[in-house]
Amino acid sequence: MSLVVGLDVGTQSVKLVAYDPANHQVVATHGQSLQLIAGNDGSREQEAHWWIDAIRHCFAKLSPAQRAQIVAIGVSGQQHGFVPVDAAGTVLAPAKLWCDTSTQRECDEIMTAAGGEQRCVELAGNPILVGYTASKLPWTRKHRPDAYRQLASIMLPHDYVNFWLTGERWMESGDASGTGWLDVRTRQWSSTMLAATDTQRDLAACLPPLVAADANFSIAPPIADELGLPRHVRVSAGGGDNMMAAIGTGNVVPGVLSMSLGTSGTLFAYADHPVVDADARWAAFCSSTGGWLPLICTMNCTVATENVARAFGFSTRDGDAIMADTQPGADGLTLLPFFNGERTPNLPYARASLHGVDLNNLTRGNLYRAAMEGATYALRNGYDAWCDAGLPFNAIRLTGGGSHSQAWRQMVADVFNLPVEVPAQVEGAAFGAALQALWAYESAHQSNTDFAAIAREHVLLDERLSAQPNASNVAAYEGHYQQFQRHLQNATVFYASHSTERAV
Ligand SMILES: Nc1ncnc2c1ncn2[C@@H]1O[C@H](COP(=O)(O)OP(=O)(O)O)[C@@H](O)[C@H]1O
Ligand SMILES: O=C(CO)[C@@H](O)[C@H](O)COP(=O)(O)O
Repeated sequence: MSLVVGLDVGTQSVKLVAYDPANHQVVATHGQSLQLIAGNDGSREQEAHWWIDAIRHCFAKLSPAQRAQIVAIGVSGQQHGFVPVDAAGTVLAPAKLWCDTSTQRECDEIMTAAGGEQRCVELAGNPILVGYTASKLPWTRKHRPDAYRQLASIMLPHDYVNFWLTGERWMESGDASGTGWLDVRTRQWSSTMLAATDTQRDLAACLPPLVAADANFSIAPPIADELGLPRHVRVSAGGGDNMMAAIGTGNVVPGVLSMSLGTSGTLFAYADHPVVDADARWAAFCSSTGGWLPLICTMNCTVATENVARAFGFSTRDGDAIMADTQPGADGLTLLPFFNGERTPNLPYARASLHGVDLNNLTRGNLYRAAMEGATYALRNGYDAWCDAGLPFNAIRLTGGGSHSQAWRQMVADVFNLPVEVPAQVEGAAFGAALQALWAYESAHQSNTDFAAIAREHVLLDERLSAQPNASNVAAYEGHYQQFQRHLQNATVFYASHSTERAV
């Protein structure tokens, strides 16, 4: 038996999935939680070595016999993180993450230097939004001058893990498109965007070479020995966690819509051509399978449910029971869940706000429901832009931690008025990474390996977890969603007048 392994370096944990493709069986899943360094300025950082330590722990939980059967590894990672590395391969500072909102000033500076937001979209397909990698570079120049001076390579989280595994530096287009520097139409760096980010040095020299999606590399012998793996293990190109979750949910052909309910909330759909919006209402990313992956990302998804659960001292795993007696609309409560600013809608300086409190509705069940509804409405708000642009879908494939909740699965079906399907492998990003590893491994051993065929064969749905829209809930949510939209419009006006400093 041969095993392929998918690793997902998420925001809250590292997950490992060991998959036996011949028998269509996941033989092991292990996880190790991660800490977060959070600052009042909106900064969100992690130490890169925490990811490596967590990966070591995950491999150690596999039996020696399982480790001996591994033939390929694929790495998925939270997107956009900035890992500054020196010429010797040493990490120079904590990684600023996708959810770090402390760099809006630097986003504005880059866009001004490039000729404005519209010009950025023309050059690269995307504006420079807070959270994307680009603004973290000038922030580092200002706030961590020593790290900036010694900087030799810019890596994304999954690139750094690949570098540790193989000793080689590379990037692939899926995650690279989340830097803000890649022209997603041509899959080449935009020299204008790079120059607008830094006039003092040639950033292109700091970016590892771009490789094709089916590239694969040898594991470094000392790392294979340390982890107890065969020295012939191959490491695939890897990708951003949403790109990998696209694979893990079978989203490798046009027409499928996936949603991930993790720390972030995301919606994405494979396309065989670049899907750029002139008004930048969505992220125009590449996929990690050679195509494109238009994506909507909210920064506050399980951030919202976690925050409320923590305040009331329960676990989100018990959330369904706690909200069991509540109704769609949370008895009039509406939560705008922008706890640390937001990217979609673009409100980097926002904070969360609660509306509609009366003398009776302020219960933990209603508040938890309002958090889940607010997180879901924020995604629906992004989805509406796709519908306006004529990109309709007829089902949603759900993944990420929130998909464990039956209440949330039903809420998604009702708020979007679409059937919800859940893949049997709920760790969509880690499983997708394992399938990419399988693809790369098979490509190296036989010709004409068809990725769509791999997804068709290995991505199975768990019918027991499906949810169908319920007509009366759909109507109730529609009215409440319109209420959410009105509060959102007011928040947009409010934060537009507080655009240069954090509103309190
Ligand atoms: N049964 C559940 N109900 C609601 N939320 C859940 C449940 N199980 C897990 N979660 C949420 O899933 C989140 C983790 O999701 P995950 O996709 O692993 O995140 P990330 O990839 O961002 O680290 C946690 O915030 C947790 O609250
Ligand atoms: O910024 C984005 C996508 O553009 C996020 O989706 C990150 O990729 C983090 O993902 P999770 O840790 O929530 O899975």
